Parts: sequence; structure tokens; C-alpha cells
Amino acid sequence: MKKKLIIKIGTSTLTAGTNRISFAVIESLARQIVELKKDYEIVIVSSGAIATARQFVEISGYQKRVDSKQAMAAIGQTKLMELYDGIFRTFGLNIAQILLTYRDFENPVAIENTRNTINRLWQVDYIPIVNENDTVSIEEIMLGDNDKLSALVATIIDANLLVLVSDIDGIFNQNPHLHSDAKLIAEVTDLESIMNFIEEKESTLGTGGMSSKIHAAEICMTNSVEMWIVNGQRANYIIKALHNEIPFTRFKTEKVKK
Ligand SMILES: Nc1ncnc2c1ncn2[C@@H]1O[C@H](COP(=O)(O)OP(=O)(O)O)[C@@H](O)[C@H]1O
Ligand SMILES: N[C@@H](CCC(=O)OP(=O)(O)O)C(=O)O
Repeated sequence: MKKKLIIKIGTSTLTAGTNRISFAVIESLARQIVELKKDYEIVIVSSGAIATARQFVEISGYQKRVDSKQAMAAIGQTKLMELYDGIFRTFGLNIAQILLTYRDFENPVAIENTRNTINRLWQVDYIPIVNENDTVSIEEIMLGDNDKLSALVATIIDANLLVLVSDIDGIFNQNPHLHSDAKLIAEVTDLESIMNFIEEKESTLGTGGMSSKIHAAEICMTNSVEMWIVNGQRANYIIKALHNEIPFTRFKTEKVKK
């Protein structure tokens, strides 16, 4: 049986630090997935709806007003999926869209329905791409991060591994953007031991930063899902992390799944 892998890719990685979605980033993801599909069933959790919309329209006040952000997300989501579809198709990969909110994870019926949909999509060889349903829920666009959402998805489908693709190699003993001598932590088994390492710098994008990744790790560790933070700026980052060819942070759980 194939293992289950969730890949979370955020706005900063998708835009490669610019204000446009990078086709090269989506291509690199697709190329890796072609290889990964031999051993893994895959779910992508992708942000980027608002960033995609910005290439077409700027609804006034969208940086501050939540309803403007929601409208931007609604416009950008279809275009983001078009981008994924166009690029993934050239690699022979099929995609499907799933939009969820936190509330869905509190409802056993919704959990069961989501699980059934994902399993059926895998059976017919489609890759589910999840984002938050920003129309009905505003937690993520207020806090600006899909890390926790991806941990919840990983938990309900009993994933073997969640990979958070970030703009950094992993968690360091200090924020490396502020301290040049910061050292990467390769393995975390106890979250308490790393709490003091988080040192958010002021972010204009208002993202969840490292704190939301720790929160995601907490959900994963409680539910025996291994979680990695991997640097999306490195070539072939998932394949190389799997072969231990690049530095990254691994949040270990005690229970190893078959
Ligand atoms: N101890 C730490 N180790 C690594 N990064 C840290 C640490 N403390 C704070 N950070 C910040 O967290 C950022 C990564 O989170 P985030 O910007 O949300 O990434 P992404 O957009 O890829 O999800 C880093 O770029 C860094 O500025
Ligand atoms: N759901 C929204 C916002 C989510 C968001 O910004 O998350 P992230 O890129 O992980 O910080 C979107 O797709 O634009």
C-alpha cells in the first residue's frame, strides 16, 4: 500500500518572494510529484488565492478589509486552480479542488465526507488541492497561514508525513534572519525544548511565521503524523529531503506508521 503524503505550500514559496505566482515553483512541484506518486498518495494544501487575484485586480482596501480579502480570494482561487491544472496536465497529473474550514474538522460527518472524497480521488488518480474556504471562514486570511489546516487534513486522513514547504531550511535555535550564527535543529521530539527559539520578525505579509508551524507540529505529534519543514527554494526539495541530501527539520513522533 502507498504511504500518504501531504505537501503544504504557502504564498511566499508560490510567489518566490515576488508579487506574482511563479510557474517555475508549480512546475518544480509537479516534477517531484511525478516521482513521488510511485510510492505516495498525495494531497497538496496550497495557499495563493489572494496573491493570484492581485495579478488581475486590486479590490480597494484588500490589505485591511476582510470582505475585500475574501472577494480577492474568491476571484483568485479559480485562477490559481487554472494555473495548477495547466501546468500539472503537462506532467500528466490530474488535479481536483477541495475547500475546507476549521469548523469542518469539528464535525464527524464532514470529516468522514472529506476522507471519502480524498480516498475516491486517489482511486481515480486525481490529486486533491486543498485551500481554506475563505468565503465562509476568515481565520486563515486574518492570521494568514494554512499550516494548521494542513495538519488537520494530515490527521483526518492518517497521513504518514506532512511536509511544510517554507522559505527557510527549518527551525533554528534563533531566527536566522536576525542572527547569522543561528544553527538548524535537525530533529525535534519535544516541542517545549524549541519554544524559546521562535523570534518572529515584523512581517508585512502578516503570515503566521514559525509559531504557526509549531502549532501544526503540535497537532501532528498528538496524532502520530511526522512533520517536516523543508526549504522550497532548494532544487528538488522533497525528493532530496527524503534522501537526506539537504538540511531540514523533522518533528518526530513515537509511533511509526507502516
Ligand atoms: N527559530 C526560528 N527558526 C527559523 N525561522 C524562524 C525562527 N523564528 C522565527 N522564524 C521566522 O519564520 C519564518 C518562516 O515562516 P513563514 O514566513 O510563515 O514561512 P512560509 O511563508 O514559508 O510559511 C522565517 O522566514 C523566519 O523569519
Ligand atoms: N487562503 C488564502 C490565505 C492563506 C495564506 O496566506 O496562507 P500562507 O500562504 O500559508 O501564509 C489564500 O489562498 O490566499
